[in-house]
Amino acid sequence: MSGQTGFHRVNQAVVIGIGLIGGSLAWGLREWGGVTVCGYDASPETVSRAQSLGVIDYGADSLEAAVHDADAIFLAAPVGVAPAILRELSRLPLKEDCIISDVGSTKGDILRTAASYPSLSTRFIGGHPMAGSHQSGVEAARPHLFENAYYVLAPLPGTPLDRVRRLSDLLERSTRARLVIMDPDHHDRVVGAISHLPHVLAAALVNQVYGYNQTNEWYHRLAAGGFRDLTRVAASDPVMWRDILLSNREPLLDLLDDWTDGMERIRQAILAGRGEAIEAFFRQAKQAREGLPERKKGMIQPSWECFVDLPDRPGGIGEVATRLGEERISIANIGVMESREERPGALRLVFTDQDHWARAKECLKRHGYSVFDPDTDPAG
Ligand SMILES: NC(=O)c1ccc[n+]([C@@H]2O[C@H](COP(=O)([O-])OP(=O)(O)OC[C@H]3O[C@@H](n4cnc5c(N)ncnc54)[C@H](O)[C@@H]3O)[C@@H](O)[C@H]2O)c1
Ligand SMILES: O=C(O)C(=O)C[C@]1(C(=O)O)C=C[C@@H](O)C=C1
Repeated sequence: MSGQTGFHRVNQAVVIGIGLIGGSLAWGLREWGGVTVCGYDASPETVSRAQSLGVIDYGADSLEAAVHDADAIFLAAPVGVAPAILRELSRLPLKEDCIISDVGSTKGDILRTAASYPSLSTRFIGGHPMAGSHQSGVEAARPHLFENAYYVLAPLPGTPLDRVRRLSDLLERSTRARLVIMDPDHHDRVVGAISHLPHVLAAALVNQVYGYNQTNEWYHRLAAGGFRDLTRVAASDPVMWRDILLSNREPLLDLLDDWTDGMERIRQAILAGRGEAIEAFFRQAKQAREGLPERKKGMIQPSWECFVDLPDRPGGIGEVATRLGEERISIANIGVMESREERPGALRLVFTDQDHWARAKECLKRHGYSVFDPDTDPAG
């Protein structure tokens, strides 16, 4: 996407909660985003440490002082405290164009909370960088933590397009991540399966083995590469994961039911000595694991793009994102084709692969949008 326009430039950002993720984001905003970053944290020692590490430009000792001059505010405290911070923000005077975003691992809850405050509902755009670590705290922060990772943005349906673009531009430059727009509930189901459920399973496995080890220490002594690889994330922060599970309750309950069913199927196969079923179980997993997309730095992705004619009005981008989200189609990038005067308000949508691109075009046409495909329309 293009750079920021002069009038709405983000000069001043605030990061609330300067731990692993907030610290990494703050550092990138300073280093690559050209933004002055103020840090606020519940722990004053963390603010001092962040300043001495060069993660933030300066610290604030109250939320009100921190956000007063901000063009962008990022919530990076645990998911469980984010609603209370939003409530405080809803009562504070903010700059007219100030954007608020977050980095929380769940999106449905926080967007519903933001939507309930009229003063926040058109400024809040949910965010979630899909990179992290089992470590916590500002000492573990790195400016390049999110490089080449996906970074999900989840706007509310009424969010003005200009605000989403401004945030997306800033984050793309500051994190070098790959920005995607996604429906919040879709995000929570997908991330529940690939992040939240695996954290539960890793912790359960470690706890199970810990129980055996209480009476026989050979369990821990013999724990080798497989056990360690599989359970690295069990060393993650318990408070953060408590909050995530409570915030993504419904999808996780469904996922745990599916997990229990899957375990029962493999249990039955072992019980009945059905070798071919056990082999098929591992064969499918091997193929799927080897087929996971690679995450190489600097990898050039093919561009699957199309354009949608759209009046530039509040809510337009949210409607498109919602239509696509309803059909589980993710947008990899979004922008406005300002130079194509014959098509005012055309949205440029980029998808990660051919399947999402083809389904998106079909979905948008079905909902009455005029879709233009540069590969098949020579006028472009
Ligand atoms: N750790 C990961 O891998 C990862 C990845 C992506 C997103 N996230 C999300 O990022 C957020 C932060 O996670 P983290 O790993 O950086 O945690 P962290 O523990 O490293 O940092 C959290 C920081 O928030 C501060 N804090 C707590 N309550 C606060 C409050 N009321 N006001 C201000 N500051 C407060 C803490 O003092 C701490 O410095 C969470 O919402 C998490 O879901 C984490
Ligand atoms: O790498 C890790 O340790 C992580 O747990 C990172 C991880 C993940 O599950 O992949 C954890 C939580 C997030 O919200 C996003 C990323």
